[in-house]
Amino acid sequence: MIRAGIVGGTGYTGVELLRILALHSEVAVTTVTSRADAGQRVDKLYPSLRGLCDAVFSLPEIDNLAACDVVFFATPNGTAMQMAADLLARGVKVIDLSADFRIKDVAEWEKWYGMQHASPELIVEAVYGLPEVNREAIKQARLIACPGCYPTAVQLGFLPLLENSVVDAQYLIADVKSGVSGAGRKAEISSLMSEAGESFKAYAVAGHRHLPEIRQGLQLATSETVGLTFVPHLTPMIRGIHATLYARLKQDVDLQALFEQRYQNESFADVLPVGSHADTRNVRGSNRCQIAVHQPQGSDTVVVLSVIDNLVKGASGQAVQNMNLLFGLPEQQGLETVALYP
Ligand SMILES: NC(=O)C1=CN([C@@H]2O[C@H](COP(=O)(O)OP(=O)(O)OC[C@H]3O[C@@H](n4cnc5c(N)ncnc54)[C@H](OP(=O)(O)O)[C@@H]3O)[C@@H](O)[C@H]2O)C=CC1
Ligand SMILES: CC(=O)N[C@@H](CCC(=O)OP(=O)(O)O)C(=O)O
Repeated sequence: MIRAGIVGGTGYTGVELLRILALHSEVAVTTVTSRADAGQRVDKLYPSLRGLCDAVFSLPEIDNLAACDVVFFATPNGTAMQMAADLLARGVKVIDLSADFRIKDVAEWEKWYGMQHASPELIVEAVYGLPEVNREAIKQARLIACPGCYPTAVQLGFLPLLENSVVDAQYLIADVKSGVSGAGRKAEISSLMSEAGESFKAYAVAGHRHLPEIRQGLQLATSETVGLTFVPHLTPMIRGIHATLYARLKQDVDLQALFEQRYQNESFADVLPVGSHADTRNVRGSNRCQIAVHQPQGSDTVVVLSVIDNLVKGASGQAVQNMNLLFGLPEQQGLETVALYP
């Protein structure tokens, strides 16, 4: 059995990890941390886990985690970078759901995240955990940087176009909507029901911290310089990300065949039939990214619709997909759920 620890077990991605790992036959969750709830039984805070998890929250200290084979960080940005080096030195693999190790350019990371990086030497080694791109490197890694939720939906939607050089890479537009759980469980006025409910708004139009991450991933897929406009929006739903992506085609191409071919061997990237409209409720609770590709009225604009559950393929499901690869397990293990509908 793989002994897994979760730092930040009370947050949304932490409890989603607990939900997925509770039914994973090769994993025992041995340590779950919370500073606020240390000493409490996990299933007291989350009764959905009764009979499935007998852990008690402990403090996020290295000694409490050192006996694990793998530790997931489901913590705010700036936490994993303080603890990862000590865990790696003790032979523990680290899967970070935060942004601490995603961006290779340290100065760029520090600019967008507004803090000094505590372990820049580990950034070089960290593998960006998007299995549809980095599968082989993930298998050999000690430290995995799981992609952000927006970056997962946007990259999976744009990659087939850029890898095949069929669009002008300089003019990419990502118009993306997220459910409120994307902001985490912490108390925030903007996440209150009376603020986020019955309302719909764009935010961070001037620049969102996922922009450099998405740009970095897309740039690796093309020799052209990538130009990207990314506008996130908050929608009054709990889970889900819907990315509407626009690009200018450079040539005639069978877009449907291009996408189907790119993802034909992928369990978690599902290209929908011609004319489909991707819908977040068809991926709610599942690790799938569903993608639909359109060329409205035969114009030279390609429109890609890409949907994920931000807490599953956008975070904890993808983290478990990475863990499976890291430990030589079937990639789908523990992730073969069907979306909740409606
Ligand atoms: N929500 C989403 O859809 C996605 C989130 N992410 C990223 O995953 C990470 C977790 O997000 P989310 O679950 O939403 O966050 P939450 O705010 O819901 O939870 C954060 C968790 O971290 C713990 N924590 C906070 N500060 C520290 C600290 N300094 N040291 C140790 N533990 C700490 C908290 O517990 P306590 O304070 O009791 O210790 C809590 O359990 C973030 O980096 C987020 O950006 C990535 C993709 C999608
Ligand atoms: C709706 C909402 O507020 N979303 C969050 C995205 C959170 C997230 O996933 O952040 P990281 O991927 O960087 O860890 C935001 O825009 O800040």
